[in-house]
Amino acid sequence: VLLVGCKTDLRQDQEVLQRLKDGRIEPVSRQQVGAMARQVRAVSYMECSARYQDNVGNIFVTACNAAISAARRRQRKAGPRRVCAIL
Ligand SMILES: Nc1nc2c(ncn2[C@@H]2O[C@H](COP(=O)(O)OP(=O)(O)OP(=O)(O)O)[C@@H](O)[C@H]2O)c(=O)[nH]1
Repeated sequence: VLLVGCKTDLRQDQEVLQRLKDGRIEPVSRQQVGAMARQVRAVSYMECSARYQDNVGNIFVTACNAAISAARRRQRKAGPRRVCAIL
């Protein structure tokens, strides 16, 4: 699992921040994110803003690397593959 926080541009959006404040809500904190990441056993937590194309590419690269590493670990656990040898 790769935990991704979206719409990070809204952290700086005064209108949104005011609306949250009015509702006595705060943006998700690093601490909350850390707890959630541990709970879902995420390999990492990353944030992005699709609107501003901020960090989106990195997230795809990290997700692909994590998937490849997991597949390799599974393969190693399963042991060497039995294949036919053509003599
Ligand atoms: N501020 C901000 N708004 C975003 C961002 N990404 C998406 N939105 C807005 O969020 C709304 C939903 O965006 P979508 O791309 O339709 O989200 P989705 O969940 O993929 O929706 P579906 O395609 O219907 O599954 C739209 O109003 C977007 O403009 C972002 O990074 N920042």
